Amino acid sequence: MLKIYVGSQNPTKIESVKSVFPEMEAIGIEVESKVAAQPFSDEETLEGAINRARECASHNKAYLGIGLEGGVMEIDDDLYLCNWGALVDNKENIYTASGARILLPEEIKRDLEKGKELGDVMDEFTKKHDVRKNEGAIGIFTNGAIQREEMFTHVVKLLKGQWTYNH
Ligand SMILES: O=P(O)(O)OP(=O)(O)OP(=O)(O)OC[C@H]1O[C@@H](n2cnc3c(O)ncnc32)[C@H](O)[C@@H]1O
Ligand SMILES: [Mg+2]
Repeated sequence: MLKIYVGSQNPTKIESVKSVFPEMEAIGIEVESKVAAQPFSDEETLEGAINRARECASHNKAYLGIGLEGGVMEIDDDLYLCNWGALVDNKENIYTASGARILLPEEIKRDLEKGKELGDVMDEFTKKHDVRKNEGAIGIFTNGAIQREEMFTHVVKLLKGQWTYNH
């Protein structure tokens, strides 16, 4: 089976790749995003996704590398949740796509501006444990309509589609 490396140990990210690439063996590995733990713009979030995908693709036996990165970005005075994905193939072609975005509540924005990470803020806010590995902020603030894994699944479908189009 061809191996696809995913630059994360977060189950929402690994499961999304498994569901879109059932014909490959998806393996989660720890890599560096080389951006802040909490990216604060589209550019920085995308850069993190590409860095993760590149490192995965350079991994021994990797057929494809995928990086998925969560962040936030500002429009005027509003803060939106944003997510980016990158796929790097064994010829070093890079494909990129982003996920759905939602407006974050004012109190979440205030906490992030103090330098906290969204994952920690969400656990405090919901009094739950590991929201980031489960429904995610997107699941909480859409009342479960779209969960983090489904949002990443959409991003990975966009990546696979672009890659197969060019392949
Ligand atoms: O182990 P990794 O792959 O790093 O997974 P992560 O959950 O930390 O996810 P990211 O680094 O991609 O996201 C950057 C930060 O934003 C947080 N985050 C992003 N989207 C989130 C969501 O939907 N729900 C909760 N936290 C989220 C995340 O916990 C981090 O603090
Ligand atoms: Mg992280």
